Amino acid sequence: MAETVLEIENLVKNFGALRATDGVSLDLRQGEIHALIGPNGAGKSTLIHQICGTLKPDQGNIRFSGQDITALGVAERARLGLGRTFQVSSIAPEFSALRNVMLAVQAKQGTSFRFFTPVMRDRSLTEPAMAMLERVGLAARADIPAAELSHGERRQLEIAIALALESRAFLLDEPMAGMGPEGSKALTGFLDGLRHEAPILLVEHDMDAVFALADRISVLVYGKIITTGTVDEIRRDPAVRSAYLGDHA
Ligand SMILES: Nc1ncnc2c1ncn2[C@@H]1O[C@H](COP(=O)(O)OP(=O)(O)OP(=O)(O)O)[C@@H](O)[C@H]1O
Repeated sequence: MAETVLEIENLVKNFGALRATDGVSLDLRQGEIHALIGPNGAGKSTLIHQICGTLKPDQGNIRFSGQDITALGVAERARLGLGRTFQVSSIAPEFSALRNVMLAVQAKQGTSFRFFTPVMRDRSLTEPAMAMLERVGLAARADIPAAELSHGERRQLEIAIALALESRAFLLDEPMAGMGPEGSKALTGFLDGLRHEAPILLVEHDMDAVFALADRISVLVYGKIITTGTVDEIRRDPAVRSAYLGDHA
C-alpha cells in the first residue's frame, strides 16, 4: 500500500452543543486524490480548518509525514509542507504572478537579503518561479498583477505558490467553486496531474469533478464519516445515495 502522508484519528470538534466533527478518522496516501463529500453543514470545512491548524480540535490526533502536528500552528504546519490552497490571503494582489511565486521561492530558500541584484533580475528566484508558472499553465500571464487574473488563474497561481513551497500534501477546499464549465474542465485536468506531485485531500461539491478525479471518497454526514470507498463503491452505496447523492448516483 502507498505510504500514508496524513493521518487523522478520532477527531472531535464541538461548537457549543453542536458536534461538528464527530470522531473522524481518515488518511491520505502518497499519489492519491481523496475526496471528502457531504451535504451542506456536514462539517467538511470544520475538518479542513482543523487539519490546516486554523481550528483546534477538542479531541483526536493529526499526524503528518509521521509527526504529530495536532498542537502545531498554521505556519509550522505549512513549513512542514502541508499546503492549503485557495486562501486568497496567500496572494499579494498588487504583485505580478511571477513576483508572487518568487516570494514563495525566496521564503523556501530562506534568503531575504540580496545586496547586489535587483530582485526581479535575480535568476535564482525568477527561474524556479517561472518554472512553477509553466507547470500550472500560467507562464504567459507571469507579468500580470494577481488582482487582474481571472478566478481560475488565481487558483492556478495558488497552486504554483504551494508547489514553490514544496508542499507534501494539498488541502483543496472547493477549488471548482465559481468556475465556469471550461475552467472546471481545465482545473480537473490539472489536478489529475497534481496528485503525482503531492497527494490531495479534496473537498468539492462538483460531483462530476469528484467522480472524475477521486481515488477514494469519504462521505461526511452530520460530522461523521459514514463510508470511505472507490468511486464505484460510493456510487453503489445505498446509504450514500439516500443521505447525499440522490440523482447523481
Ligand atoms: N465557528 C462556528 N461556530 C458555530 N458553529 C459553526 C462554526 N463553524 C461551523 N459551524 C457549524 O458546524 C456545522 C458544520 O459546518 P461546516 O461549515 O464545517 O460544514 P460544511 O460541510 O463545510 O458545509 P458547506 O458544504 O455548506 O460548506 C454547521 O452546522 C455549521 O453551522
